[in-house]
Amino acid sequence: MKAVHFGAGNIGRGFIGSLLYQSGFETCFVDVNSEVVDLINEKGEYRVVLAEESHEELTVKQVRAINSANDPDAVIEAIAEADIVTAAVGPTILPHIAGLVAEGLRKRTKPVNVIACENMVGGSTLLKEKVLEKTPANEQEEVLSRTGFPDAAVDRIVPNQSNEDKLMVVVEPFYEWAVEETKIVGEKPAVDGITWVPDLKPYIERKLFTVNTGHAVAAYFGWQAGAKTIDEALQNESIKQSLEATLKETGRFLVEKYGFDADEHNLYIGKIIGRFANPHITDDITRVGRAPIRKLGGNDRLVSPAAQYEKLIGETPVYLAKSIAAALLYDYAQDPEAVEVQGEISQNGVEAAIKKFTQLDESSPLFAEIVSQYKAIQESGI
Ligand SMILES: NC(=O)C1=CN([C@@H]2O[C@H](COP(=O)(O)OP(=O)(O)OC[C@H]3O[C@@H](n4cnc5c(N)ncnc54)[C@H](O)[C@@H]3O)[C@@H](O)[C@H]2O)C=CC1
Ligand SMILES: O=P(O)(O)OC[C@H]1O[C@](O)(CO)[C@@H](O)[C@@H]1O
Repeated sequence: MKAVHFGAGNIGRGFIGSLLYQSGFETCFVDVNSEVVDLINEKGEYRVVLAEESHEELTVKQVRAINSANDPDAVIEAIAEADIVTAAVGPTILPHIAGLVAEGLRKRTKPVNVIACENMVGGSTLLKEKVLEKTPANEQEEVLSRTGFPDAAVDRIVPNQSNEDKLMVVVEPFYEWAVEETKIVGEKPAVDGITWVPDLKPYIERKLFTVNTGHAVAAYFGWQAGAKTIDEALQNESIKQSLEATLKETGRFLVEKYGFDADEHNLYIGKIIGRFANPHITDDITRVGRAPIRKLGGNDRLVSPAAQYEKLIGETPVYLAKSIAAALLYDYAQDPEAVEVQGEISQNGVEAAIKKFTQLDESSPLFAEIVSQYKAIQESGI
C-alpha cells in the first residue's frame, strides 16, 4: 500500500508517518524543506521516540521524500499511484498544495481519500474547495466521484525538536486521529489507529476547544508571566487556575451543544492538563502560541468557543475573553503574525485590532469584555 503525505514536519513524521508505517504503508513525504527531504532519502528511515520514562522507540521505514518545489511532476505521479493522501502542513499552507493534489487526482482512475490533519474545523473540506478551484470545470464531477475528502481531528503533542539526529521525533505517547467515515469514497483506508466517526463536528470541536484552547491559554498567559515553556507556565498557580476556568467555560458550552456527559468531560479536561504538564516534553511557548492571527480567527480555538458560549449559554465568558486579550498582547518579535497584531494595535488601537482579527460584533458584550480584560492585563498583568 502506498501513501503520499504532505509535510514531513513534527506531526507528519511523528504521528501520521508513524501510524502509516505501522499499518504497512510505504510513505512518500512531500515537503519544501530540502534538508529534511534529502535526509529522508539518504536514510530511508527515521526514529520516533515516546516522551515517557521508558523512551520506547520505533524506527519508521519504507519512507522516501520529494521536494515539491523542485520536482512537482514526481509528486503528481506519486498521488496518481497512492492508496491514501494525507497532509499536515498548517491551515494556511493547504491552498498552496491544492494545485499539485488536483493534478495528481486528475491522473487517477481508482478511488482515493485525501485527509488534511490540521488543527482546524473542516481542513479536508477546505482542501477540497481549493482542489476544485484548480480543476477544470468539466472534470470536477469525475474527480469528486472517485475522491473522498473526509475531515479529521488529530491530537498528539509533538514539540519542536532539537535532537542531534535531525529526523528523529520525540512525541507524547497519547494520540487520537478521528476521521469522518461518511465522507469516505471507495474502501476505508486500512490505517490502524484511526477512529472512524459518523460526524466529525463534535470530535473536532471538543478537541480544538479543549486541547488547543487550553494550550493557547497556557502559552499566552505564560508569555505574560515570562515563562519559556508550557510546563513552566503551568507551575504558576494563577495560570493553572485561569486555564481550568477557561476550560470550564468551553466545557459548559460543549456539554450543552453536544450532550456530552459533564463528568466525563471534566475527566477529559483533567487528562489534557496532565498531558500539557508532561515532564518529558519541553514545549516552547512560542511554538504553542505561534500564528496568533490564525488563532484569533472567528472559527478557531479562542473566538469560536467564546462566541458560541455567549450565544448558547446567554452569558459572557470572562476567561475566554481574558484569553483572547492575552493573545492580543502576545508580542513575540520573531512571530510575523504577532508583529502584525502589535502593529495594528499601536496604529489603530485594540478595538480596531479585535474587529479586524476576530470579526466579532463591536456591539456584543463579549467584545466589550475583551477590551476590558486587555486593559486589566496591561495594568496589572495576568
Ligand atoms: N505538532 C503538533 O503537536 C501538532 C500539529 N498539528 C497540526 O499539524 C500541522 C503541522 O504542524 P507541525 O507538524 O507541528 O508543523 P511543522 O512546521 O513541524 O511541519 C510542517 C511541515 O510542512 C512543510 N511545508 C510547508 N509548506 C509546504 C508545502 N507547500 N508543501 C509541502 N510541505 C510544506 C514544512 O516544511 C514542514 O516540514 C498544523 O496544522 C498543526 O496545527 C496537529 C496536532 C498536533
Ligand atoms: O499547531 P497550532 O495550531 O499552531 O497550535 C499548536 C497546537 O497544536 C498542537 O501542536 C497539537 O494539538 C498543540 O500542541 C497546540 O495546541
